Amino acid sequence: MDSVNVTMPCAFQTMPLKPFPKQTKHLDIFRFLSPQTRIAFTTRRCFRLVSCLETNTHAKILDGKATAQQIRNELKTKVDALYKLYAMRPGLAVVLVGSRKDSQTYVRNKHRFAKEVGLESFNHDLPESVTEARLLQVIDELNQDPRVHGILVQLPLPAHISTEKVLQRIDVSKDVDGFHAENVGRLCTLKGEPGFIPCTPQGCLELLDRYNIQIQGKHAVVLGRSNIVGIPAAMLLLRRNATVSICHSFTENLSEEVSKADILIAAIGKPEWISGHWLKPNSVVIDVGINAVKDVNTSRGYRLVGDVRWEEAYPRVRCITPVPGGIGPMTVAMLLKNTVKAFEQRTRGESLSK
Ligand SMILES: Nc1nc(=O)c2c([nH]1)NC[C@@H]1CN(c3ccc(C(=O)N[C@@H](CCC(=O)O)C(=O)O)cc3)C=[N+]21
Ligand SMILES: [Mg+2]
Repeated sequence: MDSVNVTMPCAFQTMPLKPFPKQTKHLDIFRFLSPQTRIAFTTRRCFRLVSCLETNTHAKILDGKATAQQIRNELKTKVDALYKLYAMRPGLAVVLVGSRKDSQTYVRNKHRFAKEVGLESFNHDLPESVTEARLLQVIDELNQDPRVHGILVQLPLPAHISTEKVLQRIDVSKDVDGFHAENVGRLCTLKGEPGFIPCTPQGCLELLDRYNIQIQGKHAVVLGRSNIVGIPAAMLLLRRNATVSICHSFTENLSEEVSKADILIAAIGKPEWISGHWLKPNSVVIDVGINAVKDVNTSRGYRLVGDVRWEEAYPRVRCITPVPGGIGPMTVAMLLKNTVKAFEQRTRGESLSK
């Protein structure tokens, strides 16, 4: 009977499915069903297959930690090959001003993972009291240093230093954070190649892609409008043909906006601010927030939580990133990836700087 084929959703016909194993027993049973039952069975099976293909796995937790490890393994292979070719390794310089505990932890992680991947890493620790002029001088030296392919100035900077001035001083071709105006401009110019893309939003998109989550045509809601996360995340989603809303502290009816999101990117930095029941059922939640909350039961005295209330969100959503182990490790992986990209562009003479 042809009726089964006629009513198949077209998605099923165009999907590159692996052929079913030949199970004649199974098909025989199928033959004895009424056309209506066969249609119902087939349709249901199609939808299950399609949703399985869309998510790649049945994974509900988008495992940033494991994915970042996989990316680092891929990068290591690439860096080893580049070393054979050029007898040189990509170099990452990290500039840390002051002695914020959290900044020190992040910077230590960056060096550890840079080493794991085979990058050269250069540490520049400056005292809290450093002058803006001295910091700019350090940046100028790193801009000139041929061993350095990527420069990262850990934020936030002390209040007496102009963050804007410092970030704009970094050579565009070494701006692995993607904060330089030219890289921002390239990202926001929808046609044409982007330069360096900020690491956190790039990590969000990379995670969605590695789990085969469709972005095109979906309603994406970005909570937060920072230069580091919110704005570039919205631009990246727009580039991939999502319909994008950006919400912020002045947004009225926030919960209503959140409830429209097929994909939610939460980057407000407020611990467990977003209630589970705001979320659209079966949506995809990317929780960028890494908030320390006091917890006397831990050895550190605090634990990390996201912007979303995990306990409420988890049963409601299709998939969600954990905190920790979600976007944090992906951010560092993207920093390493950008540094390798900077090296490749430099050695091939494709770099954007004059
Ligand atoms: N110029 C600049 N570029 C940045 O990319 C930048 C910055 N400044 N300043 C601070 C923020 C924050 N950030 C994180 C990166 C990794 C984790 C990370 O790996 N977190 C682990 C947990 C780490 C822990 O246990 O403390 C996780 O989420 O699993 C967190 C935060 C990069 N930032
Ligand atoms: Mg400042």
